[in-house]
Amino acid sequence: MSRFVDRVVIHVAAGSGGNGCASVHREKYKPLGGPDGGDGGNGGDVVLVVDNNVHTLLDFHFRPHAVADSGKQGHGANRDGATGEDLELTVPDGTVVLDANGEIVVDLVGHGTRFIAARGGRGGLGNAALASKARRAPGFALLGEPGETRDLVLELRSVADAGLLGFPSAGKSSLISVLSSAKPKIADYPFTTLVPNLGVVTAGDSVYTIADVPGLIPGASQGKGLGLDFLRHIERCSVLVHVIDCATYEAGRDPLSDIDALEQELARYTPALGGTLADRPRMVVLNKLDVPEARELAELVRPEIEARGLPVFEMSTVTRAGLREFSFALAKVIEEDRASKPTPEATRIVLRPTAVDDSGFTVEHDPHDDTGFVVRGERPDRWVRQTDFNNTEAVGYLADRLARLGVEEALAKAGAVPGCPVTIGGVTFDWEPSTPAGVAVMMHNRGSDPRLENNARIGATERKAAKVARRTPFEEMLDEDDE
Ligand SMILES: Nc1nc2c(ncn2[C@@H]2O[C@H](COP(=O)(O)OP(=O)(O)OP(=O)(O)O)[C@@H](O)[C@H]2O)c(=O)[nH]1
Ligand SMILES: [Mg+2]
Repeated sequence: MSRFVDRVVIHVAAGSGGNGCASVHREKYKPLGGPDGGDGGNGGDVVLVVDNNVHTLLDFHFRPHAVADSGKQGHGANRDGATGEDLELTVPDGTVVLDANGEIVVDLVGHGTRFIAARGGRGGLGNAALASKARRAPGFALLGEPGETRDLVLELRSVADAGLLGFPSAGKSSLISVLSSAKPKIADYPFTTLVPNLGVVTAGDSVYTIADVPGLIPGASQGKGLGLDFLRHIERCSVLVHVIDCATYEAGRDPLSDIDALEQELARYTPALGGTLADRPRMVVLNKLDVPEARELAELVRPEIEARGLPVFEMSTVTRAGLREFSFALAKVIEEDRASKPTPEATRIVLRPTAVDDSGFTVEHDPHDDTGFVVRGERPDRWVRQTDFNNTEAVGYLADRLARLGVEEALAKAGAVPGCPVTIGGVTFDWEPSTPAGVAVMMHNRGSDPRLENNARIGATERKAAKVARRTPFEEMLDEDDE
């Protein structure tokens, strides 16, 4: 038996960004060629893509770990590192993505719909990109950021217009097999169908899909039989069809009590996609009417079912009597439902919602340390991740960035004193303010090379003239790039 897997837990890890490169251009007779370290490449994303040719989540069951390529590091001579390739994972239409807490992250419907499950880390800037007028020869580069990692649950909720419900052996699979070209397993023992079957039905100009789910028995909501798990496959159905076995010899079963029992189980099911199953239009198929006793029973109960407002269809999947009438009636209800809903977009491109505003930060007292402070914010966190703490220049650059954002000022206002521990992005520093609080932050000449500025005995005007004369394309570039 082919295995059908409709719920898996996957672990996705996007690629990390490559580190930027710190390098100085070398050329004969040009000892100070300027910084030429390239940027690191961005890490690849892990992307889920809906593919109509994929029908189960089985692959993920065997390979639950998905890791995208990392970006390569930058090199000298302004060569940027290669970008890590995105990893595309194909999923069936109707895959619902949930986070580790069971909250729905996104519902993937429509061939080609894409969802970035984990975003690749950004590559670090090389020292060429970090150069500015005030910092002409940075002796450091930024680190690439780690890629996102997430645990996600994928659940398949089949996309079908109509769902067939009924007791085991009522003839649901038989019905789908005569309505469509689907060839499900049919047998006279209960729970023949263990996994939902989908079929495509053509009735006149109308084309719709129909899902046959495992048999439902009283107590399914408490886990009896196959339980209610598979009902997720009818959550999207706009019509629910009760398939009733009128030829059963089982004690205590008759069409009316069967309908009641099925309705009771449906009422106990809470669709994860929201809404309820109660408001879906219902139809009743009285099946196996080729059996004479079944026909008599059907005649008997038909008025009562109709009195409940349910349309009744008499059927025999063996002789195919009643088949055409039912398939056209079902088409009519489905078409009406489609007309009442906004036309679904064929392909929706779903992207992960990004943070609305990443510019802010907060300063709080450290709950674990009376004298300490914690700074939280998207940008400060990122800057810390990008910093190579073995490089004092890189640490100085971080301090400048934080000061410019106003972190120093905010710390001073919050009562931080020099030397107190400050935690940002999981790293704790001894706070050494580089500026007195409240004073506008000036750019520091970090990363400047003393030889570039050895101009002590030259006056300002001479210096300017000399500079214009010496102007190289490299410096022009820096001027444009100035922060
Ligand atoms: N006489 C008669 N037998 C039928 C008819 N439809 C189905 N059957 C028989 O009923 C039995 C069960 O049919 P299935 O289609 O497997 O029933 P099911 O509802 O899918 O059953 P589960 O998958 O176990 O829930 C089979 O032996 C079929 O041949 C019918 O119209 N007339
Ligand atoms: Mg079946």
